[in-house]
Amino acid sequence: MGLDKAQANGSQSINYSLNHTQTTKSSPELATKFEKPYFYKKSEDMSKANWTTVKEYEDITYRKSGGVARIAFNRPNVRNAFRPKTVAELFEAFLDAREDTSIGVVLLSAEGPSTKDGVYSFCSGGDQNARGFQGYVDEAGMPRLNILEVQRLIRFMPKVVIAVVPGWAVGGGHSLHVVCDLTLASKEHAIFKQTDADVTSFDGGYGSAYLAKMVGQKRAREIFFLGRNYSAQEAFDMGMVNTVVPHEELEDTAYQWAQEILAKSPTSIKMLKFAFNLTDDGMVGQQVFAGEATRLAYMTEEAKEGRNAFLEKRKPDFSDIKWIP
Ligand SMILES: CC(C)(COP(=O)(O)OP(=O)(O)OC[C@H]1O[C@@H](n2cnc3c(N)ncnc32)[C@H](O)[C@@H]1OP(=O)(O)O)[C@@H](O)C(=O)NCCC(=O)NCCSC(=O)c1cc(O)c2ccccc2c1O
Repeated sequence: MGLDKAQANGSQSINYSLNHTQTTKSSPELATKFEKPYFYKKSEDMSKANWTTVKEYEDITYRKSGGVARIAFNRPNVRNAFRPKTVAELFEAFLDAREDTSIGVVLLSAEGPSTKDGVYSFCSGGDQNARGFQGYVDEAGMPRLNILEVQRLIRFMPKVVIAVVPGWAVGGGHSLHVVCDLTLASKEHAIFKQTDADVTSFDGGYGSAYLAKMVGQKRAREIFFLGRNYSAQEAFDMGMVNTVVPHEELEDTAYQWAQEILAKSPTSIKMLKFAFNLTDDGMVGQQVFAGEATRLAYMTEEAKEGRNAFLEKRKPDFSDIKWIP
């Protein structure tokens, strides 16, 4: 959306172009072709969600409202265990949320309770019925462990992902809440538990090593080695939950947290997320952070001059650019 249109309909727009006062040395043609700034339409202020279904899925629900995407597990009768179909649907929805420039926050939540026994769950990890000899077997018979790709999508997307935990968060479901940026938990029903060591599984990445950064080595080892149940309050006390919320208020609270985040500078939020990730993600963390720094550098006058000089087959002239200390 261009500025004129954004102003005309009253919405706020942010111009990411830097250094407007400097003049560019580029030809008018190049300026027209390349120098249109990218406008990010900020979400409208909405204190209550007004969800619109994005797409109907079998194993998840996917909705959007006011700059927030809500992706929710929808297999409550098996404690929201994920099978390969669930993971494929999650991946598609997260990808859509990542690409949608009107979305700044994603809620990973769950439908429920179970119609069998009324129990609430966030996710109980990999569906043990779908587990074959080499992984979780999809409809084509291929064994897969693709939930790790969903974890990476959550980790590296330039948006805040909030785990909204209404009940059991177990095994690979526990790992998912760990990899999310924030976790909100139901006071009455959330239970955190790691069963990996009961079912010969081991999430050796974010689910364990990153958890240890959060709760400390001794606690993380206890969680995995003993596989006990922890209440929302205990998880909060350990540092792996941001807030404990009365069950009835959980979804509204998550939406309000999302709206608070959406009122912040998108660039700051994105750079902060990648900065928090950087030290734990090694060279990939550096790559992701540096990629965004490169985007910011592309918005400067000197970047325009470098590009234009190449396209105009001349030497770049950086003489006007200050060596700012
Ligand atoms: C989650 C529970 C602790 C809940 O206990 P509760 O007593 O409340 O409920 P039930 O046990 O009676 O369950 C009700 C109903 O749901 C079915 N169910 C629950 N969980 C699963 C599941 N994960 N898979 C399939 N089905 C499930 C259960 O069978 C009941 O069905 P009925 O027909 O009898 O009504 C408890 O349910 C529990 O412990 N669940 C299993 C948790 C678990 O071990 N998950 C797998 C961990 S490993 C994992 O998730 C994982 C996946 C990956 O893809 C990885 C990839 C790469 C690395 C690591 C990975 C990884 O660790």
